[in-house]
Amino acid sequence: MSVTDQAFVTLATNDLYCQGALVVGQSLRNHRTVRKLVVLITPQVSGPLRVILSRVFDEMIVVNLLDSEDYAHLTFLKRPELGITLTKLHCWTLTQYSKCVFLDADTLVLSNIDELFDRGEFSAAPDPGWPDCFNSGVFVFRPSLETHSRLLQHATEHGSFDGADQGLLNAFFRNWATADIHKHLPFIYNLSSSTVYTYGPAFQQFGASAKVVHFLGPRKPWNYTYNLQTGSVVEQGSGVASRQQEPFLGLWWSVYHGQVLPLYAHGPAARRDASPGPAVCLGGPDVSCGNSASGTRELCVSSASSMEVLPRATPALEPDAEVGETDPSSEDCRSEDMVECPEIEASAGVTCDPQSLTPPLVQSAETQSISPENKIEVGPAADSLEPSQEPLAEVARYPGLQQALEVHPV
Ligand SMILES: O=c1ccn([C@@H]2O[C@H](COP(=O)(O)OP(=O)(O)O[C@H]3O[C@H](CO)[C@@H](O)[C@H](O)[C@H]3O)[C@@H](O)[C@H]2O)c(=O)[nH]1
Ligand SMILES: [Mn+2]
Repeated sequence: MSVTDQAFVTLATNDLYCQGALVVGQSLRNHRTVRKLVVLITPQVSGPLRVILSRVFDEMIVVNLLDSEDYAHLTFLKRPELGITLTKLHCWTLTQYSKCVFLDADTLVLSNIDELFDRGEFSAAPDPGWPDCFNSGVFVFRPSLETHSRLLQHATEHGSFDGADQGLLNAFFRNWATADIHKHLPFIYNLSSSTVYTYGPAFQQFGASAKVVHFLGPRKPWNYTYNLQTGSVVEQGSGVASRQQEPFLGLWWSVYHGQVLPLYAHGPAARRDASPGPAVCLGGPDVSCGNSASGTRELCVSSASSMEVLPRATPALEPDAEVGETDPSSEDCRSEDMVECPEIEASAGVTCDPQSLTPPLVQSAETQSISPENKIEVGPAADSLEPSQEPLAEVARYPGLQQALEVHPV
């Protein structure tokens, strides 16, 4: 029984964060949410990624801070560093929903969390760095244009003590820490993957009940390389991922590899006649190629699965160059087994060359401002997916979690 007036919401301002958003959406579907899935994107997100997002999310809404008619833009023109912050605040404009749960694009849902909709605004979990502040990677809110404009006004008048949304939201909802314990979400709804280091015994005691893991901080799951054979995750440039983080990274990658990458292999984003875009390749030595030196984005996956083999516009890099560098620790890793995220420029506001990425089919998905009319309905994406199920047994069982629990803190 679906609940149509409540939604999970995430945000991606560029193609790289879209990889995370896709995993967030897919992980919610894996655990049979009955709420709608919404992704906020900015104009920098390329056409092909919009097509892929539309296969997971019910609604994709383009928010554009650069629209001259956007009052946020007019107010904040001189505060460019708050751009991404403001983008997150736009979730309050989703007034077609009575209640929403925001999830950062660097989170991974480990079980059904629809019970979060029983909470009121503003509910969030403590930040591991300063527990009297909440972390703004997971929060329950009630869309309201009035709240939205009050938030923007607060930002204009007071700025943000950390220069980003978390500082602003903590200042705005400043009685969160004391007013109502029901608005303190348990930490298991926003488990920082790095917390494993800082309080190992607590993780050992409670880690198995984690419901949402959050890869907060500068290193995101898509910065790692995944070994298909061993299921291990390798940090680019510096060997294996920490043992404590690895199970969660492995879960992220199992969703990404098993369910998100196949979405690239079907439909318009991967049409044979499309202009060069993300291509999913299969097997052979052309692995770990996603290097964008040529200007062409390619997503090359070596896998035993039956993905469509697509022609590539430019030759892939020789595999040994990258694999050798990124995996100094495991000599027995064969390059064919390594998978990386597509190489996409990560900087906010600067993403892929739309000319090379956007196939004609999706060029009509033009950028728009934030008013409700600008919503792009992309349904029935969800309905066209396979019926929700637990497709990855290992995700359901948390295979690595046990291993993590056996690891003692350093
Ligand atoms: O270039 C970017 C950067 C961020 N985001 C979105 O904004 C979120 C927050 O950024 P993130 O890199 O996840 O920040 P964290 O490492 O999680 O850092 C903390 O600090 C941020 C700034 O206050 C908060 O937004 C986070 O919730 C908080 O966990 C992401 O998940 C995305 O949804 C983008 O779409 N593009
Ligand atoms: Mn985050």
